[in-house]
Amino acid sequence: MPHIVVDKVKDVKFPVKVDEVNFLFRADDLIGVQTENAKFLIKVLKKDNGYLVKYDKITRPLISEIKKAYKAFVKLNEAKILFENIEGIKEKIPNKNLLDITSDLSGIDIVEVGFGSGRHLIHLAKTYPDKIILGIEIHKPSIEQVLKRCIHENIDNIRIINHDARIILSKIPSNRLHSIYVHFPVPWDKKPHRRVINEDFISESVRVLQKDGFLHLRTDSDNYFEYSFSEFMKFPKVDLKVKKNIPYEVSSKYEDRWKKMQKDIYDIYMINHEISEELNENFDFSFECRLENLDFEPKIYENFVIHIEKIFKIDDKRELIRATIGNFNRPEHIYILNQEKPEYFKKPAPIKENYLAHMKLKGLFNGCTGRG
Ligand SMILES: C[S@@+](CC[C@H](N)C(=O)[O-])C[C@H]1O[C@@H](n2cnc3c(N)ncnc32)[C@H](O)[C@@H]1O
Repeated sequence: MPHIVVDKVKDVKFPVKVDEVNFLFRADDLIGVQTENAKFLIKVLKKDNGYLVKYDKITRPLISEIKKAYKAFVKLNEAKILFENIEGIKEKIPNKNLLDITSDLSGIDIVEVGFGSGRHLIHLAKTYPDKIILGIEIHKPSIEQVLKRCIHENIDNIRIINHDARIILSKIPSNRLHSIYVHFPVPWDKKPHRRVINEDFISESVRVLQKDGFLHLRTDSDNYFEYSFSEFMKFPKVDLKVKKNIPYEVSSKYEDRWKKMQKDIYDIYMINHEISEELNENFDFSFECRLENLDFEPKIYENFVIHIEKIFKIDDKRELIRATIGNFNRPEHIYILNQEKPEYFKKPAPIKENYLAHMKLKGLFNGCTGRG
């Protein structure tokens, strides 16, 4: 984990701005940071030999933003770096192609889920220069590598989101996509609930694909092939094509590895013939009143969960709440800045289960009740 150790931390008054970095507040050992491209938390921990400064995993932005924050933190505290395990704090990674969960996804034509080294994503961008390709990936180093390639190779029709693909699809308008690619997904044989392909994902894929658009799954796992095939078969009106050991236009790093091991490779094409209803969901994630009487008991409802995990004090009027909310199988970690009019420091994705959890949260801990 990239971190630094500094010799001293001064008693500063927040908020304070250093270069392009805003330090918003301090909540116990967490500091709220805002840069031009990201809002996140860093942690400052007292150690024998100084202060360890590291990033918070839940709100972690790209390494370039963390580096900016570390650099500004050092300057703010007029500190000396005793140790660092990141090279050149000055390095800048261009990220104009990087979107986030709140971005408008109505212009996307093609989606690739879990692009890894990005060979196929870049192949798509070059094959379809007039289409906008969205790569969705949870592994940050892969993202940084592909963003760099986009710059070096002058590719401007790739967009990237660092998030769980199962959540992002539900943000894409209906009947929009030409195709969706899921190549060599992690089989998760011991944790099947983590698989990308599942009933919800297929249902969302059918909704976002144009009529005659397709989803292409390519896998080396017999298990994953059989499991996915049976999931696709649950849908009454999809057209499925299956192929085995047919060479593909481009071979990914994983595919090269499996071919050397002489593994079988399976393709499933799911072709959509339906026209789906348009999405009509305008979720409002605002709060009207401070949240009061919070408790740490996990609450499980039919479609979602709410678990307040920890509360960090900022000052007499404000606190930072860390919680997990949303879909039972893929809940999201969020932070809420609890104050007179609370706001999310890390917003949940705008999907139904998160919205239901948000509304329930407001109802359960409504600080306005009883104020007349
Ligand atoms: C086995 S690798 C395959 C990478 C690439 N498609 C290839 O063929 O070389 C699976 C990739 O999917 C990503 N991944 C796993 N679960 C994901 C999810 N829920 N959403 C987005 N990406 C995911 C992983 O980080 C990893 O890069």
